[in-house]
Amino acid sequence: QETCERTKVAVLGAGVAGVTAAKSLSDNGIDDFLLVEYQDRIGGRMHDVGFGSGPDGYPYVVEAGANWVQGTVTGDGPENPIYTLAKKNNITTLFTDQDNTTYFDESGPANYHDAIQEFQDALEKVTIDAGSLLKHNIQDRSFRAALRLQGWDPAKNDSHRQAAEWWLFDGEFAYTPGESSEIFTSVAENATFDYFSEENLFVFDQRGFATIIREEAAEFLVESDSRLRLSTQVKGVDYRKDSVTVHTNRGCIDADYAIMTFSVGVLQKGVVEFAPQLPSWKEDAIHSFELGTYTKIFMQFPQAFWDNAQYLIYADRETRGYYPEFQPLDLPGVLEGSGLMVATVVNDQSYRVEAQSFEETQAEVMEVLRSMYGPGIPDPTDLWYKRWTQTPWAYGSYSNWPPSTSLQAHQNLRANVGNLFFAGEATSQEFFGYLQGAYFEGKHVGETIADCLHGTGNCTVSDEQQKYPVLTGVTPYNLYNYEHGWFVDTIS
Ligand SMILES: Cc1cc2nc3c(=O)[nH]c(=O)nc-3n(C[C@H](O)[C@H](O)[C@H](O)COP(=O)(O)OP(=O)(O)OC[C@H]3O[C@@H](n4cnc5c(N)ncnc54)[C@H](O)[C@@H]3O)c2cc1C
Repeated sequence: QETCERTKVAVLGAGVAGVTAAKSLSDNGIDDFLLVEYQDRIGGRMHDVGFGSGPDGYPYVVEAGANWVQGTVTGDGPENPIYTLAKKNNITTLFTDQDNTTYFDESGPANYHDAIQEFQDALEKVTIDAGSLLKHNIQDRSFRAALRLQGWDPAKNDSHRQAAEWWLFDGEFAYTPGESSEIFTSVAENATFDYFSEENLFVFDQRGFATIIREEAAEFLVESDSRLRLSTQVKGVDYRKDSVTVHTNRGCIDADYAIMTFSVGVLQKGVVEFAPQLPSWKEDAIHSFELGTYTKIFMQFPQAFWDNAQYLIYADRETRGYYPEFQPLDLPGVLEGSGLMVATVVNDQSYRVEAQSFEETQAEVMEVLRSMYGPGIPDPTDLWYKRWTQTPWAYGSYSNWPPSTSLQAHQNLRANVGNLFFAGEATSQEFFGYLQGAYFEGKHVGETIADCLHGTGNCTVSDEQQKYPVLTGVTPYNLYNYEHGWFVDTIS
């Protein structure tokens, strides 16, 4: 019989949710915890990396993972906690201006601004319709169906409209409208961009965006803190009513509670063996939500050859989503003189691109860029991207709700099993996919467990999170409440 190390709370994963959970334990007087992390760093899907070479010979720091503060604050209104942390750490950002865009197709510069406007109008109408479905307890449907109902139904070969749709939808949610929920995509959009603000801030800080979470960790961890267990892989979790045992490649941990923050992709791949097997309502929930992929292809060119625009959007005649978005980083006031540019693909194109070599991808990207800027532009001196679909600690980028799901189905993703709790961007009802989702969920679960540890009485029973072993398809409007993880009033 193996002797396990003892702690009160095992926090599994040191991304935004895990670090925030541990910090809220610490803030609430619980210092006996272990923070267990697969990688040799904290931050998770906040992932700054060195790329290319700068004037002093050192690489630039670029963001392979989260890159924007999405939603800031309006007036004296509620402030996005990620924005609060970005301000606290003086993170360098560029105000994203989607109007500062140049449009292209296979024959060079093109004008499809009308298509963009048309799609924006349709989006607005869908959001209103979604609110009405939710309030009247009506079955969810696909975002595609909702768009058609509002008169947006571009032909497959209408590459301009397809590009407009890709840019404003797939480029944000990493799935097509057909693969996304009308109600909950609208909720995510509303929560982040109406409740906080429409502002997006693009981070290009040379300390890396994850500075914000490293600094959060530094507030409760001392240097070389023995409670932080980097390079430690969780292989199994045994859960019970009153305790949890975590099995890692470096031994086991007995804890009163554990907080699981791994991505939905990691949970779906069966990397962690649960004992007993997870109940079917939990298994169903894990497999019912999707993890989208957003792939950023970083390139360094000998010099900038592009328009001084924040975005260059390309409409491919044949394939929707084929290298549709380019973001120059070498712009006045940004990484000037760097020659850096990012191309983005998502979803099916991510799987395709991530499965091929950098050389193959470079040949494809350059063919597109030459159709935009002519044959004379140079090849990049460097090209790199992170293969999110193949990354064993993530298996994708951020989560998405498929059509015809319900708040109850999602509540099952959040709900605890015995003393094993779940938190992360995907468990957030309103801010799933975003950093603030991971933050809110981590903070909430840390506070809940601190309460349990301080409390008298049988906390695991009295504080058990709601779950729905039987799903009826629609969640009554009155259940959109705090107990169901509906923290802020985002339905107007
Ligand atoms: C390419 C990309 C672009 C994005 N863009 C944005 C953006 O612009 N704005 C925004 O708000 N959000 C963005 N996101 C989403 C945002 O990054 C996530 O929502 C957030 O970082 C998730 O935090 P988390 O703590 O829930 O999960 P994670 O960051 O995944 O944390 C989980 C941790 O668990 C660890 N782990 C996994 N498996 C194991 C194991 N077996 N054993 C031990 N540890 C394990 C992981 O290494 C990781 O550190 C983006 C994400 C990606 C990938």
